[in-house]
Amino acid sequence: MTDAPQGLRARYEQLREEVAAHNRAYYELDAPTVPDDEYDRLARELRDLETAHPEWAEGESPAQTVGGAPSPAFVPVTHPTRMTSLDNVFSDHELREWGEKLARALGLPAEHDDFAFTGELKIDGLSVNLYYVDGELQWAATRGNGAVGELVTAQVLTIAGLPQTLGGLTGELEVRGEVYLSRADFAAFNAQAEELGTPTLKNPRNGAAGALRQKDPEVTRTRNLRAIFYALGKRDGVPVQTQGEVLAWLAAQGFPVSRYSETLRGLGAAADYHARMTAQRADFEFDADGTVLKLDSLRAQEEAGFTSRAPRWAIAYKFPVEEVETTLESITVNVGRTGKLAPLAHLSPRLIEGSTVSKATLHNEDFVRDLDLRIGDTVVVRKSGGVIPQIMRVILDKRPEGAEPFAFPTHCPVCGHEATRAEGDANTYCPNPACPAQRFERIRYFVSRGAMDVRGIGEKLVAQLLDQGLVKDAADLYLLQAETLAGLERGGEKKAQNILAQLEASKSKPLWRLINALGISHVGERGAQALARAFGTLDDLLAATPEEIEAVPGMGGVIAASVTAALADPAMRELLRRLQEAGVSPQGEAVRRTEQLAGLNFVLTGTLSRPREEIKAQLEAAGGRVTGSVTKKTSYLIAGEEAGSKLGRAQELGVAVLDEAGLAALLAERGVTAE
Ligand SMILES: NC(=O)c1ccc[n+]([C@@H]2O[C@H](COP(=O)([O-])OP(=O)(O)OC[C@H]3O[C@@H](n4cnc5c(N)ncnc54)[C@H](O)[C@@H]3O)[C@@H](O)[C@H]2O)c1
Ligand SMILES: [Zn+2]
Repeated sequence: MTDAPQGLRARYEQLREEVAAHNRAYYELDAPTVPDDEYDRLARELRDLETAHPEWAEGESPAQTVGGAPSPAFVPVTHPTRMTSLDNVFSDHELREWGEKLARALGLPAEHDDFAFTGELKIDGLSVNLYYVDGELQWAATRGNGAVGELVTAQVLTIAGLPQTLGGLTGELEVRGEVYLSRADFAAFNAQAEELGTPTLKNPRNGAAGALRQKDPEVTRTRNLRAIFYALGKRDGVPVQTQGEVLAWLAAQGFPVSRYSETLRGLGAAADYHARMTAQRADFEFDADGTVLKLDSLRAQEEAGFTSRAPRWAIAYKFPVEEVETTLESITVNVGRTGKLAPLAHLSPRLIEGSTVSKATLHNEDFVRDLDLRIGDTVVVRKSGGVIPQIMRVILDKRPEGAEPFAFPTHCPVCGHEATRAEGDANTYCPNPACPAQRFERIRYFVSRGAMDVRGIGEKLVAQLLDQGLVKDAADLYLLQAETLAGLERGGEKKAQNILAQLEASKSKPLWRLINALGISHVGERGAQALARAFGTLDDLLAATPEEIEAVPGMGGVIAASVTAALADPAMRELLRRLQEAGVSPQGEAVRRTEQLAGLNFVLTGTLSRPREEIKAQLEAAGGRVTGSVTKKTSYLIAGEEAGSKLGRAQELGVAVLDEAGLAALLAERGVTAE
């Protein structure tokens, strides 16, 4: 059966929206809502429709982009050559089809199968670009959206053993690789986090991204990041003709490279390599989500070229998603920050993709009912990158006799208050604002790293304080006395003083931290930062109209509505009043104005639309430095019409060049407003 063209068009529009939403959730919010393989299927369907109907694709399609928007929290850097993504295949059959396309792209008969490939592992981390001029490292940046990445030089330099100087090289060089967290370091981090009651990492890739994108490189250092390098961008004067030689050259320069790479002849050998790696995948020291097969000859690579998002000469062959059978031992129901009743499955532990799985979220009442889960059931569980393990189905043949359907609680399992479920809402809530479980989660979130970041107040202490009636919300924390804290079990004078000092320091943290700490649904670090930048002070945020909130970049309908509702809630207002009374007085963005461009060196050249002095004054008022000549230290050359020698010099040194629109975008991103 084929769809009527009309239906196909509707499907296309729907896919576009879905894929865009998944991209945002994955790249910008770090909170994917579907497993990767499902995302890959949707993205592929969208791309296929676009190939068949190029006339439908208006503007930038989410199927054609690379990654997400670079975070405004970092200095943007333009990559001298674009960083791309990879297209995927999932079977030997698809690999063959890709090989045929490749042959055609090179003007060869489709059945040509005499290519040499390199087989590599597709390490599940995040890619970085290291930029060298005359053999000296200039900067390191994340991929970002492929064109512009985030400057993370200091963070990358915490990776042990990266060469900063390469002898005997002149000109430009870009070295590319994957930054990752080893499985062992990932497990160690989570074990410690559980102990301290601090947030755990979802998977190693998430952990690597979080560590590399720490503002404070000393925090990055504690995470023990590693890297494996596999590509060059610009490569002035590097004597290489094949990908195999690239890898050998990188190794000779002292860059860590993978020990799993091989040179392969023909697609059969490539498929065999993939099969061998699949069998070994549990033994790798890092997570890998597939193999990457690359045409070996660099000349042939150039000839094959790129699509808008990926090379035609390389393909990622994904490992199959692992599914295992295990037993459902019990179901518990937890109560979250918002009062949501969250059912959790406890499973007989099984190893999936290198980590032990013993729990799976069950989302809500309907999810449990639709699966018809019963204690003792044998269930199929899968885990795929970035998503918490999921129960896919029950094996009914193996159901123990007399197993009863799970009765979803009608009352809050913690406070006993009657639970509510609104019409059309899949979730059940405990509506009792005094519910100890909610209080616990709210306070824990308030002091957590991405919020007010009060070290020393872990899960155990929060539980103790609540149990003993010493606090009931975050504002009460600020009223705690040293004697009270010292008198607690595992207390002590020194610990108490340390906690009080941390609390004191948190009073004047940046506004976005307080906004995030309030735990408003859908508002994470980034949303909080956007709100802080837009309104400057807490009072201005509280006075904002729903329209003003919706107009903040990145807010959108659902998030804005959630912010408006949360801030209008009398209990929230009361909490904020008490926080202010306790001396919490966040640093507004306006106060931080002079830091917005701190550390950035600008040079102005050419004919600009405003007097140079005026632009200079604006940059300096926001903490930037403006100098007269372009050096390696220059962050940006702002080039107007008829820019001359400075532009040439900047290009020579690989200094980022912005036109006036680029400058305006940078200033907007950093919240620098015109006087
Ligand atoms: N679940 C979701 O909602 C969701 C949403 C968006 C993206 N995703 C997932 O994110 C991924 C897409 O992201 P992507 O654009 O980073 O593509 P990708 O991860 O599939 O492939 C490109 C990346 O692979 C990496 N890589 C690792 N080893 C490599 C090697 N040896 N050679 C070359 N590159 C290597 C590089 O970082 C490169 O940027 C997919 O796995 C997709 O499923 C999931
Ligand atoms: Zn309750």
